[in-house]
Amino acid sequence: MIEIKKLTKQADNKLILRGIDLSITQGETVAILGPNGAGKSTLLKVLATLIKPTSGLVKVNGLDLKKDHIEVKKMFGYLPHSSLLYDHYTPLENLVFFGNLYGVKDVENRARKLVNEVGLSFFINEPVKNFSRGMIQRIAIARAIIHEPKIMLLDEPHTGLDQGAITILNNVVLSMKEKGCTTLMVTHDFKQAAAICDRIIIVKYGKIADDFKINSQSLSLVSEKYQVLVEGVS
Ligand SMILES: Nc1ncnc2c1ncn2[C@@H]1O[C@H](COP(=O)(O)OP(=O)(O)OP(=O)(O)O)[C@@H](O)[C@H]1O
Repeated sequence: MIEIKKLTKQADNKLILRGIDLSITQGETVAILGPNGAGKSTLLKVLATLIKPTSGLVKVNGLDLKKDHIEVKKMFGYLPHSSLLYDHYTPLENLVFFGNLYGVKDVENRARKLVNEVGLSFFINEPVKNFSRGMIQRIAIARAIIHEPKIMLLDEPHTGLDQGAITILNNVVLSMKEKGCTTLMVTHDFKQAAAICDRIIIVKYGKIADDFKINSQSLSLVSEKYQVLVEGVS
């Protein structure tokens, strides 16, 4: 599904990604862990076609990210740190707006369904500017999947969410997985990574330091590996 070979990214004379080799199969839910500044968000931004790689190859469903970036972009649903929502628009207006950009059919119904799925039906006609950080994050998640992407790129999606919203987000990821969606999720939240992901990648100094499969019982394994690799504890 996603093939990354010898990927590098340089900015301001700084080598942020130093040769990433990674292969991800369809339907995998992959957590990307690593210390601050390791290059995790940069990796997601390259995949989301927001920034260009310096060198290397990225193929998505057989398409070349460089040559076919318009087609590739449609396959991704990207949730960045900022919500990308329009403050003065309601959830419904925001989702309809973004859905139309992607040519989503029956967009209003799809938008209403998603607002319901993220538990904000009661606020569907309130401007987003009145929302709390967690409420905005819920709508931002709905925005990222309005066009039913094949791959979700989520940058610290659990940040600022209360327990109920975490459950909603995890259910969204798991139900997208059931439909065959692949997810790459940058996170500092080991607990949520262990709860919903089936593979962990640890990025350190712009390289992959570890890559292993997990299940829902693996929280202690994830913490141990991270401590040894990133914090030097053994
Ligand atoms: N456009 C840029 N120009 C120069 N340096 C950059 C640029 N973008 C990112 N960097 C630097 O590259 C490094 C990696 O940044 P990135 O945001 O990918 O890290 P991260 O692993 O996501 O960190 P965090 O966990 O803190 O979010 C950081 O040192 C950052 O300052």
